[in-house]
Amino acid sequence: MSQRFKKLTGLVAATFTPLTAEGEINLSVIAAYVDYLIEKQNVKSVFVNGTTGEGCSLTVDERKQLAAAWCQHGKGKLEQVIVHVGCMSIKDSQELARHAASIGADGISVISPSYFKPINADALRLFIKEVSASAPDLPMYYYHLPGMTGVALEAADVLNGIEREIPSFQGVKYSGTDLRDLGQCVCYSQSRDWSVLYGVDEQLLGALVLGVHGAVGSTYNYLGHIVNQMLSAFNNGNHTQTRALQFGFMEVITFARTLGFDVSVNKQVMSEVSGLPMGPPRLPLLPCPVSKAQAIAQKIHNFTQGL
Ligand SMILES: CC(=O)N[C@H](C=O)[C@@H](O)[C@H](O)[C@H](O)CO
Ligand SMILES: CC(=O)C(=O)O
Repeated sequence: MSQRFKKLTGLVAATFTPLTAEGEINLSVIAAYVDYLIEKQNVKSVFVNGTTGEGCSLTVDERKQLAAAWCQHGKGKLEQVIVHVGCMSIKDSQELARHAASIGADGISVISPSYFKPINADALRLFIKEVSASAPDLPMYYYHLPGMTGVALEAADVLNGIEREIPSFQGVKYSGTDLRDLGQCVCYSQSRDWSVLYGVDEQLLGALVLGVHGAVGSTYNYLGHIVNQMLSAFNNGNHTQTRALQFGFMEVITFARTLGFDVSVNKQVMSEVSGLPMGPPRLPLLPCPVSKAQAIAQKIHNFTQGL
């Protein structure tokens, strides 16, 4: 049992990256963003520079500046700042891992490289190990997102025996839909006291039943307060209320998907709902028409007001 690290639980917002109209990172928004998550969403941990944050479209230097801003403004307010350090080049990932340690981040996470893909779980474990070695005192979470990376390895295979190679390994952010593989990850993590965090927001309930310890997702930026209610209902054994909240949430996402819900649309929805200026996405993502985001924001409003 590892007591060395603070366990990562509850809702974790996968943050958007605010950009100016000219497409430069806009650090001036981060302080208000921290307060918004805490005060309006009751969300106390963040996952920075991941998919939602367009991490792979940012330069290493931009990623460092964003991670530092989140740590600086989150200090004494946020429970945990997890920095995603996944890159195509292991050297860049190692540099970001070292940087995360130097700024006082609470943990790091890596996604599998996806251009040259690891041929098996051993290769991916080796990659994660070499990144972890650059920040051995930070908890490392494997970020499993086969839908984006095209790396079809089972997460449970990646986890198997990883503690023998990576002493700082602490769990997985599971953003796939395979509940059997997810269940195997939860089962394996139990005796090791790791955290399994689920990353497909619209089906979180299925993962909760399997025993995940929390969730990382984009929608917790603006629907965290509702999903926190769902977690409470779940923990109180109120299945009827838990399902009603999950169904309502699913309806919002289903509607958003009919309009083409991607990171670009999602980012504009965040601007509409929170009032914080997230700005445009970065190419190759295209800006989302405001009317589309407003329609989704209206749907969210109807859902939350109807509760
Ligand atoms: C691929 C992707 O970005 N997944 C996000 C995090 O893992 C989720 O939070 C989704 O945005 C969310 O579940 C909506 O589909
Ligand atoms: C959603 C998520 O977890 C990410 O953006 O990385």
